[in-house]
Amino acid sequence: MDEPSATEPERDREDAGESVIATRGLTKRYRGGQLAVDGLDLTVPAGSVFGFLGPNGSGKTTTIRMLMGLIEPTSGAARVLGRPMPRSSRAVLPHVGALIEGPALYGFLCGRDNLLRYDAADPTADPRTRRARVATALDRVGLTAAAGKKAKAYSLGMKQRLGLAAALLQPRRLLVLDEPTNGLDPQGMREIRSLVRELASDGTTVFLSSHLLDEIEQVCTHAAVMAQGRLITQGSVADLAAGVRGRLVVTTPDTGDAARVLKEQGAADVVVTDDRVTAEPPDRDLAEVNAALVTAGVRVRGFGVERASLEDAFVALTGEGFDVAG
Ligand SMILES: Nc1ncnc2c1ncn2[C@@H]1O[C@H](COP(=O)(O)OP(=O)(O)OP(=O)(O)O)[C@@H](O)[C@H]1O
Repeated sequence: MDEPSATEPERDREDAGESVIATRGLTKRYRGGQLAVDGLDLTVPAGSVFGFLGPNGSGKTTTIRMLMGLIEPTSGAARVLGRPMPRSSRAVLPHVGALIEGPALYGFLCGRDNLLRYDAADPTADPRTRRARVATALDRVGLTAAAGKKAKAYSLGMKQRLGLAAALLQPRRLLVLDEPTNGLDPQGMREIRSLVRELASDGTTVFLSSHLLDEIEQVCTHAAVMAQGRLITQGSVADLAAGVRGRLVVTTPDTGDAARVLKEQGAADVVVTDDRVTAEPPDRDLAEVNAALVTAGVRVRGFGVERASLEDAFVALTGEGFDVAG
């Protein structure tokens, strides 16, 4: 039976800039007893590029599978595009493009034929406009020139782009990408990231998981950080990093003296690398710290506080390094 269409109030709530994804107490315990996701309250604003960050095994894929209605939560609730999942899967999923655990492709077919097949499997897709739709999607991901090549001859990056093209055959309000750059070389990563930015600039909300902090900083407007199935923090990337003090950085040829003076001035965690001395800034006027360096004869070439990174925020929140080992 068909799902009833979205009621107007629900649509209005989402269109008025409320969340595209919202979960409350979302929890998944697998049959073996593993608590993979534990009481997750996630809010993804409309129009954001939302990074879902966490080390391997922190529960990202399990969350995405619940959001897409692929598995049932043990408890709690998830709403996608303002509607409950998995109950409203049939109404919601046509508006969502997803790339989860690598695209399913036929290696013996060329890129174009893979997309034609994919489009033909969509009962809502008009067969008369199929070729044009496929050509547009190939163009969008930069695969027009390689469209006639067998998919098994594609690089991993090209396969990911073909998967994205499949997700883009229809206009989407939300794109969900699970580790879209996993296994790619730096060039492939750059291509996928710039594609994500481009898609987001059209107003599509993008939800992407990653275990790479710098990737999230480069492409995302918002982020949530997971560890061991629990949400540690979420918010705009700028706010997450702003909540943490940056490091004091002194550039000088006299690193030994500079390190000593900084310690005397109350700076903690003093680290020397090449011609840079970095430290946690002391609780005093930094002009005094600079003056003390100069008085001690340290030739200061640069002095300032570097903006905190998401990694600093993660370490400050968890007291641990961001361990990406699986
Ligand atoms: N089908 C399953 N049955 C039992 N346990 C599972 C199942 N799938 C995942 N898990 C466990 O749940 C936890 C979270 O896994 P999940 O795959 O969601 O994490 P992840 O953050 O996506 O990590 P990765 O990036 O490695 O996929 C892990 O401890 C994992 O071993």
